[in-house]
Amino acid sequence: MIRLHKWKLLFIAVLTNLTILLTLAVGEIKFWREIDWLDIVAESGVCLLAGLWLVFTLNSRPKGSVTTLLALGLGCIFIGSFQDLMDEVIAIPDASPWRGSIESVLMPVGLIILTLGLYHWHKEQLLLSQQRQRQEQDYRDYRLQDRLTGLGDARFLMQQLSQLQLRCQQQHTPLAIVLLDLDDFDTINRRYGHREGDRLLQELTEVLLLNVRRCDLVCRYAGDRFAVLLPGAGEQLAQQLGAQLQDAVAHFAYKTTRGETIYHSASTGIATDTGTPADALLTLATQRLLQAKDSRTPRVA
Ligand SMILES: Nc1nc2c(ncn2[C@@H]2O[C@H](COP(=O)(O)OP(=O)(O)OP(=O)(O)O)[C@@H](O)[C@H]2O)c(=O)[nH]1
Repeated sequence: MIRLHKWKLLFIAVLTNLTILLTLAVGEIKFWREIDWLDIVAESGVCLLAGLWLVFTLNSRPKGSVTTLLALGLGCIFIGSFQDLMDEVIAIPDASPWRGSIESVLMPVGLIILTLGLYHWHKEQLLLSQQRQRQEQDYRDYRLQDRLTGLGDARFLMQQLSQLQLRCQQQHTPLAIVLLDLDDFDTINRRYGHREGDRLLQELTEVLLLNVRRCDLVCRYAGDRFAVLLPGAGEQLAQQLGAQLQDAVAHFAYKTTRGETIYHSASTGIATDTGTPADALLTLATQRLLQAKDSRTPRVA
C-alpha cells in the first residue's frame, strides 16, 4: 500500500532536505558542550514518532482526498519536529526570521490539517461500520462469511433468500434480487495480479455497501459476482436500484499500487420474487445477468 503514496513521501523528503539545507545556511553547528542531550533524546523521539505515524497511516490508506489531508498534516508535524530537533545542534542567530519559524508555523498548521483529515476519516469509517452493523443486526446469523470481503457467502445468501421470501410473502411485500458481476475482471487479475484483484474486490464491497438501502443485504455470491437482496422492492424499484449500483461501480475510481486509475463496468441481472423457490429465483437472475453480459459492447480483450 505504501507504494501508492511514493510521491507524497518523496515530497515530504524533499521538504525535509530543504529545511536541513536552509537551517545549515543560516545557522552554525553548536559546540559539543552547548548541546543538551536530554532535549535531543526527547525531540528525536517526537520526530521519530511523527515519521512512524505518517508511514503507518499511508500504509493503511488508499489514495484519495482524506489520505492527502492526513499525509499533509503528519508531514507538517514531522518537518516541524525535525526543525525543532535541528535547533538543538545548529544555532540560528536571534535576528534570523528563520529562527523557530518553521516549527511555530508548521506545527499548528499540521495539527489543524491532521484534525481535518482525522475528522473525515472518522466520518468515512462511521458510515462503513454503520452499514455493516445494520446488515449484522438485520441478518443476525452472519457466520457464513466470505473471508476476503467480510460479506455473507453464497450459502448465507441462499439461507437469507429463503427466509426473506417467506417473510415478504407473509407481509405481502415484494422482494427482488440483483446479481452484479464485474465485466472482464479476469483482465485485472492478468494485468495487475491476483492481489490487486483482491484489493479491488474489497474496495468494491465498500462501494456497494455505501450504495444500498438500510434494509438491503449484500453478499458475495462467487468470484466477482455479488448478490443484493432487496426486500420491499418490486420490478420498477429493483431496476432503479440495480442501475444505481451499476452507476456507482462505473464511477468508482480504483487506484492500483502502480498508481494507475481503473474504472470498471458491471452487468446486472434482476429478478423479482413470484413465489418460486429461492434457487429458481436465483437461476432467473443469473440468466438475465448472462443475457446482459452477452449484449454488452464493446468487450475488452
Ligand atoms: N483476485 C481475485 N480473483 C478472483 C477471485 N475469485 C475469482 N476470481 C477471478 O475472477 C475471474 C472471473 O472470471 P470470469 O468469470 O471469466 O469473469 P470476467 O473476466 O469478469 O468475464 P465476464 O464476467 O464474462 O465479463 C477469474 O479470473 C477468477 O480467477 C478472488 O477471490 N480474487
